[in-house]
Amino acid sequence: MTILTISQVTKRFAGLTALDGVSLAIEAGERVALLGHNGAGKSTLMKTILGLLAADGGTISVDGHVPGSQAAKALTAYLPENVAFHPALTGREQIELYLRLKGEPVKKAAGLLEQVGIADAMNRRIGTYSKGMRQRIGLAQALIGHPKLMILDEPTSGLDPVSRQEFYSILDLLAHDGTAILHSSHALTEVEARTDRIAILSRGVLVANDTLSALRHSAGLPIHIRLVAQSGQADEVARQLGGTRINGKRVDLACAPEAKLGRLNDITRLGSLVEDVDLIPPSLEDLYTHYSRRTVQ
Ligand SMILES: Nc1ncnc2c1ncn2[C@@H]1O[C@H](COP(=O)(O)OP(=O)(O)OP(=O)(O)O)[C@@H](O)[C@H]1O
Repeated sequence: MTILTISQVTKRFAGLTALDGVSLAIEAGERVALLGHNGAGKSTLMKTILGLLAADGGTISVDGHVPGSQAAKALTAYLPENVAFHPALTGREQIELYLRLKGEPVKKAAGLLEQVGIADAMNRRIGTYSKGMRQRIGLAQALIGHPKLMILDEPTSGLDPVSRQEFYSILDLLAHDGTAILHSSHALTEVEARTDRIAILSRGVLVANDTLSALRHSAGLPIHIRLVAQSGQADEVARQLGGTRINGKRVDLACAPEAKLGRLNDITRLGSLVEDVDLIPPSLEDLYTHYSRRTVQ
């Protein structure tokens, strides 16, 4: 079931086209990462989905509702990049406040704080929290009312690696329960493993929107092959395969995706001259660079 449908959305700011005919749909339970350089239009797209900005063209539907409508707001949760809370309130008081605002029972606060791993500190003032702890309060706030759509603007920036993993685990559970998730990020490596689909904005244009493997396939970027040669044989291996000797043992090759099996065959024919082989597909960073360059502007 499609939760979010964005069709041909355009947004202009005084002569600057921040979004240029962007179309994107997200299904229930799908985790989509929104990538793009600074100023690519990620926050603008998110604010338009939330109804905080009005689009100049195109349409957006949040489970059949117009962005900013009461119905759309009730279905949508948002975690902005910089969450500001009242420093004098405890974590528990802050979440109780949000629960009251959303018309939910305040007794849910402890469970939510437990869910985001901050139960131990819930009776401490937010002013004493670290950035990661504040971010968890932000996530607890976003979890109120089982949203069908969750929008997160760079949710893991400033979090340590363990907190990031925990953060993504909570998102995984949400997605498992059917929430559609759109989150922006500059942290390509972590996004690679924790999302179902990658959308790349470049100067307001959506230049890619697919699974990582489909993006790899259509980009056709070279695969790197890293060989470990038998002692003293690196030059011979490099000569026979036309690769580059990196040091006394290592030889590197690159090949087009469709030539991969043929190259593996060539390597196997060298028998014991080769001790080990690793295939390295293009990383999300390589793909990001490739697709970001394909801007039409
Ligand atoms: N209220 C505004 N008035 C004028 N220009 C704006 C406004 N909001 C955003 N812009 C411009 O629109 C473009 C897109 O900005 P946006 O904040 O959406 O980028 P972003 O992809 O979220 O960037 P970042 O990664 O730095 O957060 C930028 O050129 C920005 O300067």
